[in-house]
Amino acid sequence: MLSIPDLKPEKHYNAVGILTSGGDSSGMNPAIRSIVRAALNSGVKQVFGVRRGYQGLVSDDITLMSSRSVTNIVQKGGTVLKSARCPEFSDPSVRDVAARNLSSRGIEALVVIGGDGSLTGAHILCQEHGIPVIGLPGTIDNDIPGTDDTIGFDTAVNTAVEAIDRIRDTARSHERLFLVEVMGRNSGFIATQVGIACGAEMVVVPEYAFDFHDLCITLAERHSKGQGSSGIIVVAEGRDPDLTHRLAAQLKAQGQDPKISILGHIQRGGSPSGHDRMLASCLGTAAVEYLLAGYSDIMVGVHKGAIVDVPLQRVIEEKKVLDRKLFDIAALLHK
Ligand SMILES: Nc1ncnc2c1ncn2[C@@H]1O[C@H](COP(=O)(O)OP(=O)(O)O)[C@@H](O)[C@H]1O
Ligand SMILES: O=P(O)(O)OC[C@H]1O[C@](O)(COP(=O)(O)O)[C@@H](O)[C@@H]1O
Ligand SMILES: [Mg+2]
Repeated sequence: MLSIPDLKPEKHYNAVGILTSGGDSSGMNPAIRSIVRAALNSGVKQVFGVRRGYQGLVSDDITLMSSRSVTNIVQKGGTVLKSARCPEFSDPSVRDVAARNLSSRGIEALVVIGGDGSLTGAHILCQEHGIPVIGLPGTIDNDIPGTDDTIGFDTAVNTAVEAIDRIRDTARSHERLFLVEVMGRNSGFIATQVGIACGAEMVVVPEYAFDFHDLCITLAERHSKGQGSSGIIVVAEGRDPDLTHRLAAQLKAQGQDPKISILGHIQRGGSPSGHDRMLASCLGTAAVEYLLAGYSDIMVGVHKGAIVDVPLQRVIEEKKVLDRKLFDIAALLHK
């Protein structure tokens, strides 16, 4: 269970906006629902939904929301507000347009649900235009500094685990080796957690070097001992789009016959897990409470079971480290 801080309302807002931005993640909908309802039940007169992230802020695609407009979404994947990547938002003149659109509707503060890029945009908007912002970590990657968990990570991990369990069945029947690619462009949090949960023979992540030669020897030894009835190597996609295929080619050159399975966007969809619904609902409620307590330019995250506030500046400057010990467990447990 999460512990929620006791915050006293110090400020009044007439109108608040919400947007979801960057790669979507399961749990964004329960986050939207909780922000809308917590705000309306705490005296905020109007809550506006901005469609397609910063794109909607710039094109003025903004609609009024109500308690009823978020009914029956707590269990739905994706985001009812839609999401997008809006590279133009890095341009100050484009952000001026966004700030004008907010002001023309009387929107006094913004809650942004998204990944590291989205939170960077929120921080810059706040600094440049003095608009109070609160960020929520919404990404399957769990790569956001200052929070142990992100909305959507648990669902993505569960989806990948279920898929790999199925792959393991056929891998065992045919005594095959599989390379399974999971998402994570810059980070191996999904790969590590999935690797441990599936008993993968190996996990490849962008953060730590791995010894390919060592892998080939291990596989050959296992095979000669009759232990190699199946093998799963979990590969985080990383920045190199060909990594998994190159690994397969190298394994082939060593006499292995690996199959490739790229899980891709199935990890981004689906009904949010109970864990993600709870996380999103608590973080969304806390975001409103922090806003009304006078906070701004922060992300609301989780640390050691407690809801915490983290300056967006810190979120942007730091890099979240994948615990080496956790990564090593994956290798330890299949020996
Ligand atoms: N340096 C930046 N300045 C302003 N806006 C940014 C910046 N970086 C990202 N954004 C905005 O956030 C959006 C989402 O960022 P991205 O990194 O693609 O996804 P995520 O937020 O999921 O990490 C970008 O398309 C852009 O609109
Ligand atoms: O769907 P897209 O735009 O191809 O993006 C794929 C990327 O988005 C993610 O699913 C989520 O990343 P972000 O939360 O940073 O957007 C990454 O794991 C993946 O590399
Ligand atoms: Mg990101």
